[in-house]
Amino acid sequence: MSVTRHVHKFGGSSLADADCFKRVAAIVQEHSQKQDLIVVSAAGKTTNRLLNIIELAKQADNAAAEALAALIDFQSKLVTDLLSEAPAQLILSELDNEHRQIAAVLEGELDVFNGNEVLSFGERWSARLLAALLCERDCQADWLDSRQFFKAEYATQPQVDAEQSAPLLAKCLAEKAACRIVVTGFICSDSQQRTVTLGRNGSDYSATELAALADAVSTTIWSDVAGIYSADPRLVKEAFLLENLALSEAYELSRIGSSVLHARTLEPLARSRQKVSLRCSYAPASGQTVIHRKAAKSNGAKIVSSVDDIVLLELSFQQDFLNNANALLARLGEHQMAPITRHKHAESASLRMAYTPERVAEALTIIDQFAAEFAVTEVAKKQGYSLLALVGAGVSEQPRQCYLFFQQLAEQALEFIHSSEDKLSLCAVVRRVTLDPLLIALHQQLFKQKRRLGLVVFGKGNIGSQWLQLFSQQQAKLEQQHQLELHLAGVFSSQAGHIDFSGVSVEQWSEQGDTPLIWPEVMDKLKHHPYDELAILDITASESLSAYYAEFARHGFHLITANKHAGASAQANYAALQQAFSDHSSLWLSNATVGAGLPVQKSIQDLLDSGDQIHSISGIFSGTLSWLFQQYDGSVPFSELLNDALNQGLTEPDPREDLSGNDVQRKLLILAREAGLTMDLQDIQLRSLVPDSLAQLTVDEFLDAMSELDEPMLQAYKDAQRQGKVIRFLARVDHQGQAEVRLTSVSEHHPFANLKPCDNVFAIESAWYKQNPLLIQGPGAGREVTAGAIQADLVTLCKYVR
Ligand SMILES: NC(=O)C1=CN([C@@H]2O[C@H](COP(=O)(O)OP(=O)(O)OC[C@H]3O[C@@H](n4cnc5c(N)ncnc54)[C@H](O)[C@@H]3O)[C@@H](O)[C@H]2O)C=CC1
Ligand SMILES: N[C@@H](CC=O)C(=O)O
Repeated sequence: MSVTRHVHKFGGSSLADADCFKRVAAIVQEHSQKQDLIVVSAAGKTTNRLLNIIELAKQADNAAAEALAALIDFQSKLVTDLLSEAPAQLILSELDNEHRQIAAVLEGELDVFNGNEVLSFGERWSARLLAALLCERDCQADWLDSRQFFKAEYATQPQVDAEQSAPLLAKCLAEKAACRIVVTGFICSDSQQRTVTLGRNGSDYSATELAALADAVSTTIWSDVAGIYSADPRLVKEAFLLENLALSEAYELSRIGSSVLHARTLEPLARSRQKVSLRCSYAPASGQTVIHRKAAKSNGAKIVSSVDDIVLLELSFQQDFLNNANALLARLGEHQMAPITRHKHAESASLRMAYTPERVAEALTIIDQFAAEFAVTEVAKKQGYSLLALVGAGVSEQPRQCYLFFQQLAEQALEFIHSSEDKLSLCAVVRRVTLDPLLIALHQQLFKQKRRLGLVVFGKGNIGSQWLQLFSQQQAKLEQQHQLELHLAGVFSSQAGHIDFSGVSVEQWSEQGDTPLIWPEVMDKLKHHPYDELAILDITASESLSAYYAEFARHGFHLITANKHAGASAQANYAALQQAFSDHSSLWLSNATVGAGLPVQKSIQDLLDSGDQIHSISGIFSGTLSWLFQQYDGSVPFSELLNDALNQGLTEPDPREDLSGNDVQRKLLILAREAGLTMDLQDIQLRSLVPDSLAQLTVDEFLDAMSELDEPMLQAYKDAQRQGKVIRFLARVDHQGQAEVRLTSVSEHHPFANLKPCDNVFAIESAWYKQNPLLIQGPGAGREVTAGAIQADLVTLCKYVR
């Protein structure tokens, strides 16, 4: 059986002292599961101290031995502060041996490999101590030296050889007990079993690489910050935490020199299923940023970033400027030395490239190597520049954001502005300035504006018109609560409607602007909407409209639907739609499809999320049929009651959808899928109340002929009455997918027998609600409650969009 693992990584600052270790142990206990992998760095400044010791060892005096003794004291104190007598003694005696071992290495000939061997103790001490501390807290744990499986050859930035490392890791994990395993970060071994460190920013990289090798579903990097902010919160106090960021955007942020995350850390994500979360170990409740692999929405800037110190390399070319400049840029890219941003000046045949000071020397070496091939005649290095950037998918296509960016830079000594080819960033290089005021002003300009959500409504019948009224009453409150602008951007009936992006209110909306509904034209307009986000509200019963959902998802639109067709469509289509909305970070909300406003889907989801197991779901799922059978006592013809239900807006547009059980069958399928079952409509047995003679008629013909229902209904009623029972239209599905929908007689005392007319009742039997099922009961159809359910979905969407 495969194991679902998560990786958690704690850096040195999270393990700086005994209190930090205790905090980390508590996080591991609360936030990880058995068999998760916990990657650790060396505690506090241990790596720097070991590097210093290695340097001191090159001198003849006693300084290295003294520094080493002090470090061993620090580690011993951690052990005695954290562990009880017996386990502490065990580790202290190991530390004693290691002290002698390191001293012996330092006295010998020091090369890069035995230097690395010395460095590796930092991570090994942390891993061993944290595993022991977890065991003391009754959280079974073991530790693992990553040199046993991480294979990499020595280089400035060693790359883990995944092909060699994966089977070694599998073997190591198979040999361990099923418990949390604390793994050393940062260290590997080469083909000769010598120690190699993963170099600059290697610790976070070792965590995501480990997750890729172990096929873990997530990596959480715990550090001293809660995640990625809209700007550096030390410089911009209004900066806010981004809860989600697409991998492409995170990668762009690291590429342009942000220190919050390194490109290397993200590299394993492209070849694994993990998502990465950044969280604060000092304040786990302060939020997090999740970096996911879904397509980024082209909403423009999410982050204002800056690099204080930038060096410009200015290259002149002898001939064929554009081709040579492009070829050289491509070559630099192949060597992972592409500039942060650049500017080609065709008239002067010069190429200007921006680098951080640490990378300039390496870039120059490569440029030197290819100078002759690409006819580079001159290379000038110019210091004293800064970089300001906006990062976010589609930023260079957002006129307002571009305008604000240019406006802020108007007063600066601007060298050049460049938009990355993939439109993920807009970078400006300016003569070096104090960046803080610029950043603050730009951040304020960009993000003070409220986000704008456009709403396009399909279906203004019974429920749609009620919702429009409700929306009009609630709009101001909703905007105020969620700090958003809501715009009614389109209203359509089955034949006609129009789109208007100018901000017309519900009251001002007029059918005068309506034109026939032509889908390609509507879709084309919607694709070019001016809002931050767009939501479609499907308040129809149209199957053909539901066929456009995949396209809505593809364009990143959100969807709120009362229409049940897609939720009850073929399993493959349903799963593909779920995936499409998830891939485009869009919400598909369908609270109104079952039980109108009753919180049925939410309750099922909450039970499952909390660890319950659902055994069955049953009840009365049709407001129309509930109303009909609660009222029906044989005194009034059944068809007369049906007519009343129709006039009250309880029934489906075609009441046979209710009577046939089709509508209930769809609702049962939607709930079964919510509960995790994979099934289709035809898996649900259905006994229709509509005789064949009425099934083929048009709606109007049916309404004229529905008295045909009267006799069989009276018969069913009397049969039940003779046994002291009543008739109810019930639905039921169990955890094995056995499902049926039909008219049944139940005892007069059964909970389903005594409802208020129109009430739905949902009985959920589960591992926790076994003897006494969880009952959700209340009006399950009708204009107000259904419009309210759609509004509740809009509130959920507003929270998300905000
Ligand atoms: N009536 C109720 O209590 C509840 C209804 N629902 C669902 O709400 C939906 C709407 O129900 P009602 O408002 O009662 O129906 P309705 O028939 O009164 O209204 C639906 C409207 O949608 C329009 N329409 C059809 N195809 C369209 C298209 N392609 N584009 C634009 N408009 C289109 C129709 O012309 C009609 O005006 C249905 O799917 C129903 O199952 C859900 C829960 C409760
Ligand atoms: N006709 C349906 C309306 C809601 O889906 C019902 O009565 O339940």
